[in-house]
Amino acid sequence: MAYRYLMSSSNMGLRFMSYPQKNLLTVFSSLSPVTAFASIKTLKGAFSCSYCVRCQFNLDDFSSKKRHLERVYTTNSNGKFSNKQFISVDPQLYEYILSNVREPEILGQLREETASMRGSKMQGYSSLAVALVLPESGRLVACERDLEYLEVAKRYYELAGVSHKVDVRHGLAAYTLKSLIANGEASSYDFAFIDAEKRMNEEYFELLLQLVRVGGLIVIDNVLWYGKVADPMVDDKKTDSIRRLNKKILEDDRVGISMVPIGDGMTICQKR
Ligand SMILES: C[S@@+](CC[C@H](N)C(=O)[O-])C[C@H]1O[C@@H](n2cnc3c(N)ncnc32)[C@H](O)[C@@H]1O
Repeated sequence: MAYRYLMSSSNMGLRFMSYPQKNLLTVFSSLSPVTAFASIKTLKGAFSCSYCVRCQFNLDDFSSKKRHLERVYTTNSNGKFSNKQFISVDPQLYEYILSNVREPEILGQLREETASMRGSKMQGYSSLAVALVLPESGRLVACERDLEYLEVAKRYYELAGVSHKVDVRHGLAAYTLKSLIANGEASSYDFAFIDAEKRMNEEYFELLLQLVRVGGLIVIDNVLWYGKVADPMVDDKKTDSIRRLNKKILEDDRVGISMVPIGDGMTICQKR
């Protein structure tokens, strides 16, 4: 059985192909826990945590700190909320995680090299993780618009000996996905991962629904968007577009869904 992956953004996107050939379409990555914690280096102050940086609270301000701590360490003031807690990943916990996961050496190398790069939380990590576990007959389509990131990703595909499995597409992911459809590849992918321009997610989702076979998966990253989706004070365009897509998918009978509250939130959709 052959697997074919398609990735948008060298980072991580999977392209699926139908039987007997299977593809993964990667439309941007970040599946790995390591990616989710990659910005820790940039944290500041006693109340530092990835949550603070992401929700952009002013940590010098007392009420912001209080609000931050309430979010990070949770509360059970609300009966419905019970005793659920968020885990704040500090450097100590991050090191612990690293020493307790089976991270292939090449992925660790990539993570360390890219930690200091511009936008280091976008490491090209997930596409490599997928390519590494793809069978020889599998194919991954990786979509990426940024040449600098793409060059790093390509170098690592070579180093890892997986470049023959990866079909790299430089350009806007929506354009690539449309060209795949035009090329007669609808319903031929097994898995797709979306982690690129958030405001385009709805369009990616619709295009990927065409490309993925029945039973195939579409995974969407950042569906909780640092918690902003639930904050009525936040009404920027990105957050609104993520809220809209979450709602649309909730009501969409074409897919079975599971919203998984790990990292920044991920929704797994299975095409019916
Ligand atoms: C959040 S990062 C992905 C990180 C990746 N999952 C990883 O594990 O390293 C988003 C990536 O999508 C790329 N991107 C953003 N908008 C895009 C678009 N419209 N088309 C293609 N790639 C895009 C960015 O250049 C960036 O490399």
